[in-house]
Amino acid sequence: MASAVSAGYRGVARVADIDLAVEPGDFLVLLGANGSGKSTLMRAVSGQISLLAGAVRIDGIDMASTPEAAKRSIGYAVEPYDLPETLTGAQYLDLIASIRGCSARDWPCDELDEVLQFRPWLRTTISAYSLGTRMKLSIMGALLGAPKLLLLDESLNGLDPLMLFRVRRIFAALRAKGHGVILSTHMVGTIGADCTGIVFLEHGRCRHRWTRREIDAAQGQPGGLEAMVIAALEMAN
Ligand SMILES: Nc1ncnc2c1ncn2[C@@H]1O[C@H](COP(=O)(O)OP(=O)(O)OP(=O)(O)O)[C@@H](O)[C@H]1O
Repeated sequence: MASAVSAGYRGVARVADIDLAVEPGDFLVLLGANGSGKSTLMRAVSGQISLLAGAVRIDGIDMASTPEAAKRSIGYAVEPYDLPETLTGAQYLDLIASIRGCSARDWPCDELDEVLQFRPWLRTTISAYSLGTRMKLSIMGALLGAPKLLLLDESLNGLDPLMLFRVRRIFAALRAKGHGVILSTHMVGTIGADCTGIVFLEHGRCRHRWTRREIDAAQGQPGGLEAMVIAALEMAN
């Protein structure tokens, strides 16, 4: 879906020569330190910034030539502090729904605001939200209209264990129906044992990638997935 992508700001590349493949049902993780280019790559894949090189195709549709059509298949959970501070949660969901052309409650599971214990916050301005509350809203917005590809930019780091479990269960149900998920994170602990690939970014380049087979093999080893990733990070430093 992303081939040899380079992207950045004001003509300066901040990610370069990145390939990403997401098949139906995949859960791809972009792992990297702060400033490694995860958000920039997410913005490039979602068509928010233009590519300096390469191509992005979403569900077979080319982002550069037909961005409107390509974006219809994407649900983008923005970074929590990129949410519009002056809107309430309800207004934000209305805004996303109007862009998507769906209802503000058109989630892939019933009563998502109740499931995520978000209802008390619907009428409150986003500026007053905690990190976890912002993440819930960001995820709820991304899930509107059940898009084929979910892009989650650091969207799980601030959720408490129960909410994290519930969100992961929703993603698993979507993946079982053929939706794809890309999660960016700088926290190895949020990766999740059910991911199907990991791309490790360093200074805007792909430093290493792990396949589904390697991830599955690591689960049976002492320390599991986390030990495998940490060993690679140690080698990189
Ligand atoms: N809007 C912008 N204009 C110019 N440079 C930017 C902009 N956003 C990010 N950058 C630069 O691009 C590089 C990659 O930043 P990016 O936000 O993509 O990294 P990240 O891996 O998402 O970091 P973090 O984990 O801290 O969110 C950094 O050098 C950053 O300073």
